[in-house]
Amino acid sequence: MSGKGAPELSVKNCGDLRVAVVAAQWHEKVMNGLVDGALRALTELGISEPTVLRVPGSFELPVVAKVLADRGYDAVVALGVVIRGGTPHFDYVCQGVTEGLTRVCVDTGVPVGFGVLTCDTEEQALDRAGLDGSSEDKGHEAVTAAVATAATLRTVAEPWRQQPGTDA
Ligand SMILES: Nc1c(NC[C@H](O)[C@H](O)[C@H](O)CO)[nH]c(=O)[nH]c1=O
Ligand SMILES: CC(=O)[C@@H](O)COP(=O)(O)O
Repeated sequence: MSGKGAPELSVKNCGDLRVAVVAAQWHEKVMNGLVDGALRALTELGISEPTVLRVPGSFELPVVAKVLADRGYDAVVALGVVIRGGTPHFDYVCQGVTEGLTRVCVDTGVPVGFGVLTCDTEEQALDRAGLDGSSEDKGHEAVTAAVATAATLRTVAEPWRQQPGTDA
């Protein structure tokens, strides 16, 4: 139990969850770090056969996430890297992918891990890619968040899966 009787957020016993990763192609070095971090998290969580798909760019992430959610996956993880250029295009790509992925998770009830970096420079992106020397591992973080949310939702769908010691 943690704080005022609330159940703990748990990622225990998640190996049977069906998880899919959809990853954009832009900015290969950063993307390789995000995908590796995501796969590392999936292995740590005992999710043995994740589905991993690629799309051209981050703007294409929502449509594949929607289809995966509709196909019955328990969680979807979207990975991308958007780096500002010389025009407002950055803003529209970021807006489109963010609003699109938000619509997917809210409309379908399937958690979508937001592993899309929106950076002003490549250096900022590399620092969040889980590479040697990176400060953060946003791919690993996105998987963990999506799987933990799926695990939480499963307790609602199947109340007998409540954490031991919590009220039903
Ligand atoms: N500039 C970046 C893009 N742009 C491409 C779009 O995501 C999309 O594929 C295109 O507009 C065709 O529909 N994508 C990224 O992932 N990262 C970028 O920095
Ligand atoms: C995020 C983008 O689409 C960006 O990389 C494109 O660069 P530009 O705005 O110079 O066309």
